[in-house]
Amino acid sequence: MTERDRLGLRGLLPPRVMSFEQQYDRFIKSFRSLEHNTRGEPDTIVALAKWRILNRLHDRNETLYYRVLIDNIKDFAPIIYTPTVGLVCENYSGLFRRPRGMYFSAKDKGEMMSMIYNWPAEKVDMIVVTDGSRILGLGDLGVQGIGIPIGKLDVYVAAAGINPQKVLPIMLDVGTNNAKLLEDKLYLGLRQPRLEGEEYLSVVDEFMEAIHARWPKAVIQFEDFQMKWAFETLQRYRNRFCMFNDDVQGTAGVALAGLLGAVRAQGRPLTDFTKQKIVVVGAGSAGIGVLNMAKQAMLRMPGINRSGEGHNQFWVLDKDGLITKVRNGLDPAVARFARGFGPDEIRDLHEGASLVEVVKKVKPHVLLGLSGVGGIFNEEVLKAMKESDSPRPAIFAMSNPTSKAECTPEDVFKYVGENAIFASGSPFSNVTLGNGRKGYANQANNMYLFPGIGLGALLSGARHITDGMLQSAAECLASYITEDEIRRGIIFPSISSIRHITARVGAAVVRAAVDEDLAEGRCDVDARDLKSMTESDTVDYVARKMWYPIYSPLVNDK
Ligand SMILES: NC(=O)c1ccc[n+]([C@@H]2O[C@H](COP(=O)([O-])OP(=O)(O)OC[C@H]3O[C@@H](n4cnc5c(N)ncnc54)[C@H](O)[C@@H]3O)[C@@H](O)[C@H]2O)c1
Ligand SMILES: O=C(O)C[C@H](O)C(=O)O
Ligand SMILES: [Mg+2]
Repeated sequence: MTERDRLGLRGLLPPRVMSFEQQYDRFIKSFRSLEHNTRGEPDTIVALAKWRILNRLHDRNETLYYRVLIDNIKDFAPIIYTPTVGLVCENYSGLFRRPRGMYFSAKDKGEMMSMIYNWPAEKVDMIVVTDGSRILGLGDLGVQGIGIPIGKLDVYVAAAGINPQKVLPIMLDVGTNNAKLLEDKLYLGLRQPRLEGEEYLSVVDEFMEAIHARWPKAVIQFEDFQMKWAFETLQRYRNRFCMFNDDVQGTAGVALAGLLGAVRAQGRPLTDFTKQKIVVVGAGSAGIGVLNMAKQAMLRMPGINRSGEGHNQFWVLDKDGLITKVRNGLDPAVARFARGFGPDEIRDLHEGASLVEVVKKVKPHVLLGLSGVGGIFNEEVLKAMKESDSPRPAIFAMSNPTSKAECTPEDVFKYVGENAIFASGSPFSNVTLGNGRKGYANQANNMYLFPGIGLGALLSGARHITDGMLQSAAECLASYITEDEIRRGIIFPSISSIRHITARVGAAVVRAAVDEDLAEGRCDVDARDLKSMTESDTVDYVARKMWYPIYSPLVNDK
């Protein structure tokens, strides 16, 4: 009542004061009744109805929204994140009721340095920005891609405990090449083709300078940029700003953790990673990011010469099949992984060989999809994986959303065998196998790393994010799983532990920054304090820094 009086609210609210717990229960009850009432309706209708009820809560009560999200992350992540976020982006212009985040368009050129001050919050710690050019596996969605930064930042709040008042989702609208959107009367973005070349880069440059001018310490995550701009912007900015590209770098760390898990599942020592035969389907920003990080990890292992000369354990396919050295016009980033025809190569594979041919001849230990093509690991491909040289063949169907997953866990356990290891980018349910055993549907999604990378970078006060920091994050995730879990086919932890995982990953990133002499510290914890912390002190420190949603008194009771 004191609060109501001081805030001039007496009479403007019904007399009964509901506690946080009562409000929480009321929301969960209405969510469950929505689930009940929509039973039998088409999946997309149900998914959007669930997204709407959560989004409305987000709009009216941030504290309650994030508590509900944290406590029920396994149930709600698929709504605010993949797969439903994909559907929301596809329908964004129709679903739009109020804006969230900031929109910088090509029309704002020359204005960004001043418009950045239109953002009402004084302080911003985490920014996720997209240009909407490659939203999940759904292609160019223009301004509608803003749903992705919003969803990623929701995960930051839930998993990394970033204060929601200090996050900023950003859309860089440089036009769209999606003809359907350009004709859509409701489309909310610029109705022009995408800027290209220098024109494009000058918009992103101006945007980065504006962010840096107002919040020099903020961490900027690039998300869902098409491949050419993902790589170009990463090279351009990574030494100048505290930024990373989640699709290239976050995904790579998660995939590496999964690949190491697959080695352990075979009962082999980690050093045997260098002998794994890995087929990667998709040579885009994510696929090439994974290949680079996996190659680096192999080169650090004993027995491999530093240059990696003569050591190529990867077979990479894109939309034109197996990539070999005879392919013309290859991007240099991809060319590194093209197969040659030397004595160490499998000779009877040819340029453009099909996936099934490659799998049959290579008999890989791992088949990893980042192609954005749903169902491409079909029955024939999976049956060929049964002949893998691994006693526990691993299939990673990492494309998002669910409709773009390369295969389902049901098909994997049916066609490859019950010993297979399965992981997907979007969540699937576990599969019941014979004798009451379970086939685990692991989720291999960069959400296991990006919150810790961002939080760790922020708390370290490093001015940029190095390969060493990213590598520590990946190693931390890889070591999170126990031998017993691995034996049962569990290679990624449950998302219910995401806050715990993030505290550890964040601490690993801080420690790596300290080791590289890059940690400058932050607020009341300076470089020397960070240096003096042990590993477990660092985990405690990171965990203590996490924001947790509770109502704080607006007026102090006398
Ligand atoms: N699980 C995760 O954490 C995670 C992270 C990042 C990206 N992804 C997913 O990965 C997918 C790809 O993302 P990206 O950024 O690399 O996209 P991209 O557009 O840069 O690359 C896609 C690649 O797939 C290839 N491809 C297309 N059709 C193919 C076919 N029929 N056979 C073989 N290859 C084919 C393309 O040639 C290209 O090399 C998306 O669906 C995205 O959602 C998942
Ligand atoms: O957004 C996700 O779920 C993962 C990844 O960043 C993607 O682009 O698919
Ligand atoms: Mg992404």
